[in-house]
Amino acid sequence: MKLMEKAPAKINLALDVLFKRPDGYHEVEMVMTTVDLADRIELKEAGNGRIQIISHNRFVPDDNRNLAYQAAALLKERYRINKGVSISIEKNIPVAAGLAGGSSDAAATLRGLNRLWHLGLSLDELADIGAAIGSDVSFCVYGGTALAKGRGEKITHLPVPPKCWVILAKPTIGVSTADVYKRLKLENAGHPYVKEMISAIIHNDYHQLCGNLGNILEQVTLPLYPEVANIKEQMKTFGADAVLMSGSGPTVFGLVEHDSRMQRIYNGLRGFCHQVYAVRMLGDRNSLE
Ligand SMILES: C[C@@](CO)(OP(=O)(O)O)[C@H](O)COP(=O)(O)OP(=O)(O)OC[C@H]1O[C@@H](n2ccc(N)nc2=O)[C@H](O)[C@@H]1O
Ligand SMILES: Nc1ncnc2c1ncn2[C@@H]1O[C@H](COP(=O)(O)OP(=O)(O)O)[C@@H](O)[C@H]1O
Repeated sequence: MKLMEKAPAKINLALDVLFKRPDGYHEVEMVMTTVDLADRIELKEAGNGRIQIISHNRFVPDDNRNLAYQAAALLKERYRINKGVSISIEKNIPVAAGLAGGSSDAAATLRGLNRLWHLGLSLDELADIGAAIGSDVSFCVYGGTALAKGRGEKITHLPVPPKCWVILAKPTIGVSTADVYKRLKLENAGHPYVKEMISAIIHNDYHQLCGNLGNILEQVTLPLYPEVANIKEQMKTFGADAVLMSGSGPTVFGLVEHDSRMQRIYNGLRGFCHQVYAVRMLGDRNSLE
């Protein structure tokens, strides 16, 4: 028996950090949404009781460092499953990019194994389990659009954002999330307008959404990696309505409404940047099927 799960990337439309917590994590307020750039996870029953990861991407670990492996191990242990599983990851999301590729693979593995092993768990239960793997995994279990609080695991669902194109451009560097949080200085930091972003989504107001894109982690990553600021500038020059770095970076995304402008920005950026994608926000939670 085998089955497939889609594991879409996320972008952060707004990302604020409120304070550093005693446990070392940061208390955040983020508006996140899934986009239609996705890994494909194939789960196949294996008789030997082991978890095997198959990935043909040299940046993706094929042992217990893989977040999909950790998801399977957690379910096996918690629900005393002695069956094995082979997890094939078709990697389409750039790695260490601020797009939550690994977290989404883990979330897809949780959803898929829930079906394969007939565990009967709800998405809320899977999201709870996912929080033990990583801060972004709970959001990725649901997909769609949400406000994420706590260290990222407290999810409030939001409506579908206004329809537009999202152009993603990833410079050839990889960024460590832990390093970016460690370097963040909250004194004198400019904070994004998370409430206004939520209001823009609720009122389906594209211009309000563009006016309120904001990510406090840009204050760390942009000075460290000038190529990120450079791509932001290029996107603006080519005509994006609004531009932001996703998560801890280095991927930059630009928003536009019209196909012709999307095409112009996409073609323009391809000259500077190897990994460029024009995608749609998936927006609603049922788009994972
Ligand atoms: C910045 C964000 C924005 O969505 O995404 P990415 O850039 O990784 O995609 C997330 O907050 C990243 O979530 P995730 O990548 O799951 O983080 P985790 O594995 O839980 O943590 C990695 C490290 O980041 C730091 N960390 C993470 C989340 C948080 N709220 N506070 C933190 O300080 C901790 O040092 C932790 O050891
Ligand atoms: N399934 C996976 N896909 C990608 N990276 C993974 C995976 N599992 C573990 N990793 C590790 O997690 C790190 C961060 O990867 P990723 O989730 O792609 O980025 P980000 O946290 O920036 O969104 C990678 O450098 C890689 O070593």
